[in-house]
Amino acid sequence: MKRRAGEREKELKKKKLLEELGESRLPYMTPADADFHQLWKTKYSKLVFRKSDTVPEELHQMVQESFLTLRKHDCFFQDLVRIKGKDFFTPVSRILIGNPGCTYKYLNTRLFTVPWPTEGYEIKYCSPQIHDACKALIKLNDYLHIEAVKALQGQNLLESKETEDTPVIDREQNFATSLREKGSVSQDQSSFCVPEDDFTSLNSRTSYNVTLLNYMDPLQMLYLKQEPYFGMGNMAVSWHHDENLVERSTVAVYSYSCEGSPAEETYDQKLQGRDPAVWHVGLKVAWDIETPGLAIPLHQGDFYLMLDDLNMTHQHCVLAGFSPRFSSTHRVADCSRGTLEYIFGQCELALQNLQTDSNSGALSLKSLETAVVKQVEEIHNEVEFEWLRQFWFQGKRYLKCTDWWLKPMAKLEEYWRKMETMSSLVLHEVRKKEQTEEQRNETISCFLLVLTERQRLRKEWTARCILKSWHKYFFLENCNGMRTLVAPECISW
Ligand SMILES: O=C(O)CCC(=O)C(=O)O
Ligand SMILES: [Fe+2]
Repeated sequence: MKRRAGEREKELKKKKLLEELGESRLPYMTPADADFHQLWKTKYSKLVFRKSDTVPEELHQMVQESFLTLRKHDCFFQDLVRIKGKDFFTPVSRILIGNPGCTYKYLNTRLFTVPWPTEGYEIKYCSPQIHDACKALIKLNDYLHIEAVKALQGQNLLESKETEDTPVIDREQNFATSLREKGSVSQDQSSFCVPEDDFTSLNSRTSYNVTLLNYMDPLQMLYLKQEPYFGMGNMAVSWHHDENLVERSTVAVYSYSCEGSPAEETYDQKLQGRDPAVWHVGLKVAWDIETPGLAIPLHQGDFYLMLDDLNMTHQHCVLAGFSPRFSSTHRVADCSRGTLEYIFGQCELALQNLQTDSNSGALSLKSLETAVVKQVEEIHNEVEFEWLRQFWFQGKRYLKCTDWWLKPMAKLEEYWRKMETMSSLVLHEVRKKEQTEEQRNETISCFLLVLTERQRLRKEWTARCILKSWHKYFFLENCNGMRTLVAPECISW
């Protein structure tokens, strides 16, 4: 409730600002402005940008090929996300690639990783090309991890102090060795020094466990939202903070726009504002209308890093250019409640309250204590709404790349079925007269609370499913997985 009130307040503030702005717009800067670098240095210093020529050519080739492969295999999908109780399709199409069993939740949508090749895991890919694509992205991930470490060091953004008793040279070697052991650093990237006790902090904030890939072809979009505060033009992704990340972790973004000839040459630099043909990342300080915004052009193969708390203090958006564009956004997802290992653990915990009579085979509950019932029913909701419905709502999209999730999902469904039995057993048990009136009332009221929430969420998911099938009715999918609006009469039955 508190969160809802906070969100409402923010919404009102936003509405008021837009009303006050009317036709006018807040100022923002691009590299064409004299004070652009000064503004960047003073107000956006934790945004680090690297031009494509700093990245090894073979890595560019590998990664760009992997984008094209994934597009060719129709692996990108628009998500039906839920913002402030309403459902929207994202203009960009996405795919999540990362550690096996890891998920990333954004805007009430849990995405499941297409696993990248990982030692100790047997992963069957639908084709060797998809395997190669995932392999290229883990290579990019390793590269960006090292670049983030270097950038954090360069800005002295490490938390702890140096330890005095370890000679610098030892510490340097330890760090480089531990990175190399992880197979994530090439020789030319390893010549930097970090005190050993900073290693954990550094590593936990730069060890990306997922990359969320984005793709959009602006020509296929009938309508793109206009950037509302600064007049920066077409937006592919609206202003936001990235969510579900480990606190103060870095986000690294590799950008690949399929430009023909350099687009900026046709742009009249005397014109105000950013070049609409070129993709940009837009930045602004959150809840600040004094500091001008920033629009940074992104050309083929450039990358940028959002270091430390930049993602909390600032918001970013993606401004569309004219050509199709991919990006790979590497993140340290907070998966404390988002891994397969976690949810299996939860289910096993819940099922500890179920016992089978060795003679009759009859099922019963071990305990009817309110706290136990509550915990089991909450896990029941968690596995149903955070995992099973999330997964199946996205249809069979994951099968485009791998069948990796099918087995664990079947297992989760089996657990869920047992929990359905457990819910009916609670009702069965409270009908018996073995408990005192007071005990019974306590169990029932707590049970009812979780059950009411289950009912509400089931209704919400049913509505989402209807909306999704409606979308299928009005929109047709083209070969790139992008959907195009068609009049209902164009659909042949
Ligand atoms: O594509 C980009 O440059 C950034 C995309 C982004 O902000 C996101 O996916 O959260
Ligand atoms: Fe973002």
